[in-house]
Amino acid sequence: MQVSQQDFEKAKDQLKLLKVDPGNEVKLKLYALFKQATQGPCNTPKPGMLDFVNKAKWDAWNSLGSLPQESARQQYVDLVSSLVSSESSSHVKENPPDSKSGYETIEVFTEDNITKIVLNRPKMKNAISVKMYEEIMEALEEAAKDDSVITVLTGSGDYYCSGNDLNNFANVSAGGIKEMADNGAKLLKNFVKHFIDFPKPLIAVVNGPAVGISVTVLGLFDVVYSTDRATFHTPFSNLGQSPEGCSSYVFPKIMGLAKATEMLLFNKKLTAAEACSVGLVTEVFPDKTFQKEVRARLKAYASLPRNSLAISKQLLRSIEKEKLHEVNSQECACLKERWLSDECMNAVMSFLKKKSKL
Ligand SMILES: CCCCCCCCCCC/C=C/C(=O)SCCNC(=O)CCNC(=O)[C@H](O)C(C)(C)COP(=O)(O)OP(=O)(O)OC[C@H]1O[C@@H](n2cnc3c(N)ncnc32)[C@H](O)[C@@H]1OP(=O)(O)O
Repeated sequence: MQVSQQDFEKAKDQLKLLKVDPGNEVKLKLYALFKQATQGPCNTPKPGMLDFVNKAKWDAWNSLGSLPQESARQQYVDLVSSLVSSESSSHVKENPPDSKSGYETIEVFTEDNITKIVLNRPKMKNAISVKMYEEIMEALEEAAKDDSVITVLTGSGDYYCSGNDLNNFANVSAGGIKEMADNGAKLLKNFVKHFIDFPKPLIAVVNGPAVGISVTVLGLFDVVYSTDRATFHTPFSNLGQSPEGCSSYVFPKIMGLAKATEMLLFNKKLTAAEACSVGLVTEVFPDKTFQKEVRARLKAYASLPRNSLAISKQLLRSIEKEKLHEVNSQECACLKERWLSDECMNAVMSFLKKKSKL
């Protein structure tokens, strides 16, 4: 049976209502099918090498060859329909109704004087999208003001966090790559500022592997508990980037210059035991008993007097604050330049290309 124009228009509208980002690969496929359905085979000039987003789109459309418009329409409608049904069946798991404040990418609970912020994009290994950066900042602001005594950050699923969502670099704004780099640097500076200034004890419960910015900001936490299954990886050079999260200052202070260099320049991935021995992690627990043992610790800490803890944290941290803000500014300025470099663009393009099998 032929798909009608009405079905096609309906699929277009349904797509706009999806709450979960279907990922780069699917978005490229949808783009290609839409173009093929509405304009026929790709006949526009191929974009330049550095215009990697438009080039990926062009490649996707071009790969459909001479697929008839009617078949493209049918495939577009089928793909949207499968996305809609998979979202409605996974919706309960991804965003349960008792989630505190209707966040999309995180969940926030307060119980027993503990505010727990859970990174909640398990299918993407909790990669931090722009939306997630914004929601984490909002949740930290709320946690700073609420009645809780301590705040906890953890991940859902098998990963703690896979760092910056590299798709953040795929959506180049109308202002182009330079504007994206400016906006990215502002976002990053503000994100890290929230950790530097957080007024209550902040505890990371590292439930699995951690990558990139989720590792660097650990130096700004007060306590870091980790499962023995976790690893700690900051592959900045592999990505043509440079350290952030104040790690260029805090890591050498914690672990000494040589160990920091192995991590931040040479991409050395640490086991949980190694991260503990260099002082990045406070204590490691067997994966089997991790949640139970950590819960008991957190409950005990959260029963201590709130103001005393906050004041003591201030005393421990205030001497360094100004320096940390300065380091944060410098790191972001440096990254802004890195994001415009061929080294970085090629590395990100290579990751996104591998994802998109089109
Ligand atoms: C407005 C301006 C916007 C700019 C915003 C800038 C914001 C500031 C940036 C701050 C600087 C931060 C730096 C970093 O964090 S560097 C580290 C970046 N992270 C990575 O390089 C990790 C990339 N991912 C991987 O290497 C692997 O996915 C991983 C080892 C983490 C897991 O491998 P595994 O084989 O177990 O699982 P999959 O690869 O199959 O993963 C499942 C799906 O999730 C996708 N995924 C995972 N991590 C990321 C990521 N970081 N970015 C994008 N996508 C990610 C993965 O591709 C799979 O997707 P598909 O199922 O669609 O294939």
